[in-house]
Amino acid sequence: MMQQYLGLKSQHPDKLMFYRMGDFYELFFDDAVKAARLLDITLTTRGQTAGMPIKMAGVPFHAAEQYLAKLVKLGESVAICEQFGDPATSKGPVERRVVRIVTPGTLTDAALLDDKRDNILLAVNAIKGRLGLAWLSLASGEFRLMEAAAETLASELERLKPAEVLLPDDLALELPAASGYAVKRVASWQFDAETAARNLARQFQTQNLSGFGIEEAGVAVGSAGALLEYARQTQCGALPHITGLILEHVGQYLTLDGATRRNLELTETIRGEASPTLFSLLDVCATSMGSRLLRHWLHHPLRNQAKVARRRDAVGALADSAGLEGLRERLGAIHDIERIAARVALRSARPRDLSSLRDSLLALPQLLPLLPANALLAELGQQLQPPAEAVELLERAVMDEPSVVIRDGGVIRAGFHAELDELRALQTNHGDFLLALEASERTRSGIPNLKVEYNRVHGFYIEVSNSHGHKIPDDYRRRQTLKNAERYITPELKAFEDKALSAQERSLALEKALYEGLLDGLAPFVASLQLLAQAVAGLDVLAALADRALVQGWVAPEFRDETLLQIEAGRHPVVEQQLRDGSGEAFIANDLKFDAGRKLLLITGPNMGGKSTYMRQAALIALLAHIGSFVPAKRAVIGRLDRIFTRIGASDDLAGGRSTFMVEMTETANILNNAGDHALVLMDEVGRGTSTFDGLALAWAIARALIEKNRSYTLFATHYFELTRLALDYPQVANVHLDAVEHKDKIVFLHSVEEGPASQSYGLQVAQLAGVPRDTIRQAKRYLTELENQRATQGGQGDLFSLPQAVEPELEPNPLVERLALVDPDQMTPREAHELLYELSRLARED
Ligand SMILES: Nc1ncnc2c1ncn2[C@@H]1O[C@H](COP(=O)(O)OP(=O)(O)OP(=O)(O)O)[C@@H](O)[C@H]1O
Repeated sequence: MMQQYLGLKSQHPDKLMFYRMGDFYELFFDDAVKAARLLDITLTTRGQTAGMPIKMAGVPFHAAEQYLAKLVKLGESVAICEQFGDPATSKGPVERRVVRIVTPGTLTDAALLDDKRDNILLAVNAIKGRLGLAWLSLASGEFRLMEAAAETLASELERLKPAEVLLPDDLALELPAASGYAVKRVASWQFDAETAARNLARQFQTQNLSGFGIEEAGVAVGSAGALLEYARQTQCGALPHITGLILEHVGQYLTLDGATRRNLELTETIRGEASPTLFSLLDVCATSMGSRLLRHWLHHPLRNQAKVARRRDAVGALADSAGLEGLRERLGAIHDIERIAARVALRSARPRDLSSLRDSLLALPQLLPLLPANALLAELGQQLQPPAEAVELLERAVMDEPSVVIRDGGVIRAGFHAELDELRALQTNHGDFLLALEASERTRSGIPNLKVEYNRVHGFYIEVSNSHGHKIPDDYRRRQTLKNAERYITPELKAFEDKALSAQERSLALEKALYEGLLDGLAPFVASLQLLAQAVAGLDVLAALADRALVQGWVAPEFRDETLLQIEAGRHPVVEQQLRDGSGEAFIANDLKFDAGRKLLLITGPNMGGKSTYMRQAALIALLAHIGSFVPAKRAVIGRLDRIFTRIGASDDLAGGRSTFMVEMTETANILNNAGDHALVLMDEVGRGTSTFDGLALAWAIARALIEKNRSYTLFATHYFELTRLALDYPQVANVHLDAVEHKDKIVFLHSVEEGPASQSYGLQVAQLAGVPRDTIRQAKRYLTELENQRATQGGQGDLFSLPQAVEPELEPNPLVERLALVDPDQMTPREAHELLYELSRLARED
């Protein structure tokens, strides 16, 4: 057995091997040690090799999925080795084979996958500065490729969020650290473009790849070939649901770099949580297919205004239609057709997958009458026709509620196959036979309470209580002794038992064969099921966006092919929702206006005033418009836009070994090098990560570069008041500010954006609000006054470090003064005044 194990293991040295032995999957040697550590299971030993005990750890096969899920999450791959044939009858060890390999990027089991997220396997190669990317979602069959400049790798990884990345083993490529994907190296010849093209054409059953328009993308084709081969190996078989390849172009989507995706908190908060994000706000999709597509749309806003306008119009039509609620409810009855179709193709579909598929296909026609008149909806409606033959087959073949696994039977519907019906009848008609036998045996033996029964362990038997033991006929053979009774079998009953048991065995085998046949019968429909699933997902997302538009009070954006970005009364969708759920405070809506003559807005105002919120809402509104959604504003006119860049917030990249300031400057460099005049750029307090003068100097120069060279739509928030003078030098620069007012001892933020620079920064008040101790605030106030005096006398900015010693303020407040401040002499009795005098005198002595 160990020899067999070692032979199989040698073909999968880099994976953990789950080796089926009876009811367990066992792991041996180093695999056992590793699995025991990762899964927190017991490490034992079994037998010896070369005098050393063999380490072993195991998991029960019926619970294997949860352990597999844990391992793939940790980036491990597992080869699953099953036994074939019957251990009882085979000579030597029973035959075993690796039936599939589970890797983080090639999951297809419902139990291992996240419903609301595509699981992506990505292959990357780089030749002469060109990146060739190919990626596949094995659970849906979607296969895409793209070529890009080598520098974009980090942002592509952020966009695609792969679970696993394949690289040629000789490629020296720096992948960003700690990004949550497993990296696999495969032989570099597998990335050879010519071999890849041949293999891909064979997969798609085409002469060559010319129909896919990918001649130019040689590097990416190589990656696609390596990826397909790897996926095929993991499934140990064909991948019939992968029928084509789509080429993506860099220019197709609004470009968002990695930092921007993170900063805008599209699908994850900066802290890595799932909510509150734009996705968590929008995702009221009724199906998991819809949720996955929505996530995809958020990361792939389209540049093409005509295309997004089509989506927007469909959202509008749905929002105006009376049937929206009904439509969303009916969509909720549709299961994950996309993933079920893939499992049908991979022959791993379970009985409940097929009943869900049938129920979903039957529910589809009910959607059609609820679709309002609209070009895109009509197109989607056309695609919602379920393949009649597949529906008919599923209805005929699968029980209403089949059992979970085919092994247990109870899946194929009565009437589908005559022989199965007969075999089942043999098992279920026991009742009549047993009653008749019981009656005849009672008469024959004269035992009135004799019983004929069946149980799973002992089979059929005749039970006679001990008091009648002397009456049993000669042909009774003892089967089992109980306390007060004996159980017997007769030749007649034995013959019946053999027939019934073999009928059960035969019917289970037949049912399994019929199920395989059913999967064969459905295979030709996989491609049309995939198309249909895409249409359902599209419809679901549009309906969810329509719901959001209504519930949140959003408007349809207008598109113009001009240099223009105008938002009337815009809101930040996520902050608004949070205020609503939290304090109940209203969000203050604000306008934004950019055009060819007004391209950079300098935003000043107090901390906590709402600068970041205002900037982010501009980006989110632009992005929502480009996925086809309505937007949180009274009116939004969106001109030509090709990229969104953000430089927001301080974040250390400790894993990547970069300090806060280094991250800030790297992101800034990226913007200055790549932003053009149709980019939207958000710059939040650049320069604050270094010393005051360095920071100010940098901020000044960066702002000027953005005005003169990049000429992007720029929102530039700063605390360097000096920058507001840029508006005097450049007509395309405008100052706007957020304000606060001091009310009694408090500060109230107005959150409304006004033209002109801010008058005051309120930094100390905000610090006080945050709970900085009073004496520290008092000390800061004294410094501030001194600095302002210095500036007034010397001109320019004061020097914090050249303040004379004399201004060093007292560290502790004077207790005498503090006590006196609390006294109201008019309210005191002579006696209280007298007591106070004693108290003060005591305080003075203590001091
Ligand atoms: N328009 C608004 N209406 C209502 N509340 C708002 C608005 N804008 C911001 N806020 C509230 O003010 C808080 C602070 O906003 P924000 O982070 O944008 O301030 P900031 O000016 O960027 O501050 P800092 O300079 O300290 O980074 C937000 O969390 C939100 O609760």
